[in-house]
Amino acid sequence: MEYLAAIEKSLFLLGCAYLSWKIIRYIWGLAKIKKEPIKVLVSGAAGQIGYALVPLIARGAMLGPDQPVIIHLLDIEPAVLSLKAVTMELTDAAFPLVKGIVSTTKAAEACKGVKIAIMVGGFPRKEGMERKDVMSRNVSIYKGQASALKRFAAPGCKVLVVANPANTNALILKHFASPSIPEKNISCLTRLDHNRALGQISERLKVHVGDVKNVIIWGNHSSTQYPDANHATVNTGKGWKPVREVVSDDQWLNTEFITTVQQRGAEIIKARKLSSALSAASAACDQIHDWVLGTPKGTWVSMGVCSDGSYGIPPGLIYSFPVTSKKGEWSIVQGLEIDAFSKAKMEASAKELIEEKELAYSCLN
Ligand SMILES: NC(=O)c1ccc[n+]([C@@H]2O[C@H](COP(=O)([O-])OP(=O)(O)OC[C@H]3O[C@@H](n4cnc5c(N)ncnc54)[C@H](O)[C@@H]3O)[C@@H](O)[C@H]2O)c1
Ligand SMILES: O=C(O)C[C@H](O)C(=O)O
Repeated sequence: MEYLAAIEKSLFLLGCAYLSWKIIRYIWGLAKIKKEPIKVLVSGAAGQIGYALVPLIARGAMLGPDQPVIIHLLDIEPAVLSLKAVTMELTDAAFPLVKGIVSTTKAAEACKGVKIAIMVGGFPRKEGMERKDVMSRNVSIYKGQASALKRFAAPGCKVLVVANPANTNALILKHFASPSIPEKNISCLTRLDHNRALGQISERLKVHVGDVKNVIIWGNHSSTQYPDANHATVNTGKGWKPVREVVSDDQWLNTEFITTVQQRGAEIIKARKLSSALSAASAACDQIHDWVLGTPKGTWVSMGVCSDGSYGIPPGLIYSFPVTSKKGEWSIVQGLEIDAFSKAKMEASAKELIEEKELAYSCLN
């Protein structure tokens, strides 16, 4: 009898456990369904970065695999047919996370209610052109789009400027979108340079790129940027070791590594006759992903953000720093030791940004 009662009790407990598991799964399912779609704007959506970026957002690479999105696509009238084609393809791809598409040539309509704005629209650098050549065309675009974001974006909208000159476009946007969009919510893309630096070190050491971390891109997204491996570490299989120690070639780290990363954009333009798109789109996803969802413990990334004077960089400039992010808020990594070599390179890039700023404002007058 006792034996039968024990079996009965076990079956009852098993039944309870099964039922609880079913209830938990049901509630989890409901919670997943309940995630509200986030409106994400891509300006310059008919261009080549736009074409690579939109499917990444639609697949959840930017905001997570369970985050529905409504994608706002903006481009200009001359690109309207290409914009229509992107819109049709986005529909045809039947992405489960895409809950709506807004496709327009009107900035006000495109910015309406957006929580994330990826500003890719602009005039790209062509072979043989210096970045300053594209300055005047782009800063006036960014002044206009700042006003549209200021008036129509959702409160707390995070803006990532990709279009070049990225730091200075972001600076102009910061000025004209203030105070509705606080400076904390505006960044420019230097994650591409960061990823390029990781890639160079991983190739050199013949390790997977995921086993290298904490490089830094200081300064401008231009050839004066300073890719810094002084604080970077590599997973050797027996723990994380300083990259400088493992590479054991200061000459390479102080010369070829830096120039390769600085010149990578120009090198790609030379090879493709077009600027980078696949890697730029992927980096834009990475930057928003880590900003919104947080950086992994013990890891920082590079982001062009408004300087608060850290490391002696003039406050107010949009300058690339090492940052960590938590709950959607980035902060500059403090207390890193900076040697004289690094300091000189960081200052040179800040000087270029000051010159760009003056040029940009003179173009607007
Ligand atoms: N920060 C980085 O790491 C990085 C990397 C690669 C490229 N870029 C820059 O990104 C930008 C886009 O590059 P791309 O290769 O996609 O160029 P692209 O010419 O293929 O696309 C740009 C798109 O912007 C559109 N556009 C122009 N003015 C606009 C406006 N006022 N509003 C909305 N859209 C507008 C164009 O019609 C075009 O469709 C360029 O400025 C390029 O230099 C930056
Ligand atoms: O330098 C450019 O104009 C291209 C782009 O910014 C890149 O880094 O690939």
